[in-house]
Amino acid sequence: MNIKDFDKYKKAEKSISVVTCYDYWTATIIEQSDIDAILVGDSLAMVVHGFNSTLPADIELMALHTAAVRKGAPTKFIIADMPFLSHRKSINSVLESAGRLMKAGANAIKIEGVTGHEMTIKYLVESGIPVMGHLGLTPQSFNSFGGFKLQSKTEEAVLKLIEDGKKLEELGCFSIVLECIPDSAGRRVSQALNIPTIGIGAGGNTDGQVLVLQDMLGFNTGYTPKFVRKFIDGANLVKSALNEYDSCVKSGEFPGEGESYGG
Ligand SMILES: Nc1nc(=O)c2c([nH]1)NC[C@@H]1CN(c3ccc(C(=O)N[C@@H](CCC(=O)O)C(=O)O)cc3)CN21
Ligand SMILES: CC(C)C(=O)C(=O)O
Ligand SMILES: [Mg+2]
Repeated sequence: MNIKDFDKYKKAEKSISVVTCYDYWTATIIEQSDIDAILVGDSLAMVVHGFNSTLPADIELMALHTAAVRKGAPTKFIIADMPFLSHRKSINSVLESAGRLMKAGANAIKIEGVTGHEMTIKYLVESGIPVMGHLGLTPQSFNSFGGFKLQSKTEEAVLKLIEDGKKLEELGCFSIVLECIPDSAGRRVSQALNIPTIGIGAGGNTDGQVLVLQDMLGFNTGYTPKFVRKFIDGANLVKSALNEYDSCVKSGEFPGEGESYGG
């Protein structure tokens, strides 16, 4: 899909499927799938690098992983996360950072929140950089939220969420991620906006869904949020293959004739 398809899908009431991806070999598999778009999320700090929040991700890391994903998925629409604080600096610095992600192969960048960086979003959009918004649970603010908590639980908070969504639409965002909010809040924001919403833990009435790839493939053996569905039991499949390899090595069954050069 390309950026124009986001609007088309919403008008046609066709759901948009997004997964995260951080590396080359995984990207080659997604490239061959029906998935609509890829998010190089700053969740890679947690999922790939083992940190307990997304804050350690910086622009260097995001650009490196974005380049790897682009090489593996040459035709997919790729969105790259602007890491913690990178969009809260001088406009020159923000342009430099966003430019690095675009040059690494992103088609768009994603920025958490809106208050205080309205003009930054507008300037990026005017500079030819498509911007995706991100509201609800914005993990870069987990210290302010007191953890990865469900957001928009009161009517007042839902009204603020709708207002922020409209603001992002006016500033020129082409789509917005809604994370970890009640179903009704996800539905109401999606109905109030013309641009498509992509939900993660935002119920079934957003215009699309995004999941962390390792969560939906069952490779996350730690804590997984309630909104995750494991479409395969990846960790156990890989564990079985590893144990089979181990046993074949130890029994001498591997390598066989066809896996050796003879002579
Ligand atoms: N592997 C992974 N998957 C993700 O979806 C993800 C990350 N990492 N890292 C960045 C953020 C953090 N995310 C999270 C993490 C935890 C919850 C969580 O524990 N949610 C509670 C809600 C508790 C409440 O306030 O009621 C839950 O029970 O699901 C939600 C989103 C989503 N993102
Ligand atoms: C969870 C998604 C929306 C994200 O921002 C990430 O993976 O970093
Ligand atoms: Mg993120």
